[in-house]
Amino acid sequence: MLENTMNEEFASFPQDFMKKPIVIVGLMGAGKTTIGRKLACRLGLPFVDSDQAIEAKSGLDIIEFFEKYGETTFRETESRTIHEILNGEPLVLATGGGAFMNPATRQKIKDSASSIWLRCELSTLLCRVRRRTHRPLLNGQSHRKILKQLISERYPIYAQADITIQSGEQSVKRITDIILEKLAEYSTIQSTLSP
Ligand SMILES: Nc1ncnc2c1ncn2[C@@H]1O[C@H](COP(=O)(O)OP(=O)(O)O)[C@@H](O)[C@H]1O
Ligand SMILES: O=C(O)C1=C[C@@H](OP(=O)(O)O)[C@@H](O)[C@H](O)C1
Ligand SMILES: [Mg+2]
Repeated sequence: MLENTMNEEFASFPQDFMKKPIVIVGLMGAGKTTIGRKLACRLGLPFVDSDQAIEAKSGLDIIEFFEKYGETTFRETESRTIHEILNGEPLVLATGGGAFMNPATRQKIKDSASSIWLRCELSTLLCRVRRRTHRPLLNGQSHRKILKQLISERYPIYAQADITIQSGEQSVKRITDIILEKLAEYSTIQSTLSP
């Protein structure tokens, strides 16, 4: 389940925020999987994507999983999988877009990890979800309509993450740099609050 990672500059001077998991939340197409993998690589930490973990465990891709078991079972499996992944070991976890909406999953993330919301405008999301991959919620309907609805339902909840990063047209490297700066800032504030 854990992907191999490569140590780059951060491994040589570990920071406080590397002592616990870093979890990325946000809507489909925000870049959670792409940025999460890059962030893990920069930090020399393992990377896990909850959708890929579910696929590996079930032997089904996400579309097949939804077709065979339905969304309710997917959500239960997603929550269980994330609880297993967040076992205290430092790593970077990219969640599926619906994971943080589950109250038990959200609580687990809040209690055991630093959470990052990759916030994206609708226009950017629309460009990024064009390819049919693992997103059955987008099947056969207007992507704009569905994403607009999900934005209104989910953004107030994603806002409960510890850190919000506005992710627009910047490169993956630039967004990763911004996350690293914000994480360092956040962990300094946390250590000042609870010495
Ligand atoms: N900063 C970025 N700039 C350009 N394309 C991006 C960026 N971040 C992600 N992408 C692309 O957007 C698509 C969706 O990214 P992905 O990481 O799968 O999002 P998520 O996991 O949030 O659904 C992918 O094709 C990815 O290559
Ligand atoms: O938003 C959602 O409910 C979902 C997002 C998908 O992951 P990404 O956010 O990585 O696209 C995947 O978990 C599944 O299709 C459901
Ligand atoms: Mg993803």
